[in-house]
Amino acid sequence: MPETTVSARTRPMLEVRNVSKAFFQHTINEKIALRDVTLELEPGDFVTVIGSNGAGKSTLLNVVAGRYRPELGSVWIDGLDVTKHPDYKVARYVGRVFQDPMAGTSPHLTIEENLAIAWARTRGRGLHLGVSRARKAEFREELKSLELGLENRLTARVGLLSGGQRQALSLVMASFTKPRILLLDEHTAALDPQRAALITRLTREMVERHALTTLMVTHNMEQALELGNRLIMMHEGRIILELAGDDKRAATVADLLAQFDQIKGAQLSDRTMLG
Ligand SMILES: Nc1ncnc2c1ncn2[C@@H]1O[C@H](COP(=O)(O)OP(=O)(O)OP(=O)(O)O)[C@@H](O)[C@H]1O
Repeated sequence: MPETTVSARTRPMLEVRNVSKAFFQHTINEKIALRDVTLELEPGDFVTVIGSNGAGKSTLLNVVAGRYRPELGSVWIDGLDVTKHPDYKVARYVGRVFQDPMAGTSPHLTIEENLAIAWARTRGRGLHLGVSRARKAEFREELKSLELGLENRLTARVGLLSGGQRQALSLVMASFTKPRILLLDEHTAALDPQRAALITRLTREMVERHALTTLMVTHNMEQALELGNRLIMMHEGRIILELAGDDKRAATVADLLAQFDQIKGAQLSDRTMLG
């Protein structure tokens, strides 16, 4: 390939190339979770992922995070082939927020200790709970942006926070270190509507503030349309629809349901599960 062609193209931040992943392979219980999935995220892309139950959405995130190794295909983060890296190594490049607000934080440690762990993780450093004055100021600044008053509670144990506050802290922990990829795994699904709206707003602000490349799984189609610049729909291990730019901006939930029906000739039960 000529030199100019290579340099003219920006390097994707995330490349999932022809990935297939099965569970209980070659047994009677074999489940194919991903079938030849290819997806590229340019730096700053924010892709929302929707799909029916068992479509492969969480598996896709787990493959990117290095938790599952695909049988076929490869995963590249910022030009680095991480397909065979264990998850603790991939964690250096990836921030992740889970559905369970209790999953991303340590309840017995303080807010600043939790933030210190997140900071050390992305730098491949050992665990140091000691926090320098400069770092403390950085933590305070980050927490201030949440407008939840957590910046005044740096030495409070995280177990004392509400579910919404803990999820907001998880979001800060996953974002402020500016990971190459931010993975959001139904991170508002376990919250009541008011707290879910707060975390949705904070997600948008945090992603913009740190210019993060983001992949977000959600069951909430309105949220999938509201956030991000691209949307993909999965079904039975495949990406069956992709929307971007004006098409995504103009789309409604009814459009998504109609497209799902049209593409898959789906049964009513599938259609219900998509919501
Ligand atoms: N650890 C696992 N062991 C066995 N099968 C699994 C495992 N994880 C996922 N699967 C199977 O792989 C398929 C895809 O699952 P996945 O959790 O990725 O779907 P999903 O789109 O995230 O679904 P949901 O919306 O219900 O969370 C399903 O058939 C599921 O049962």
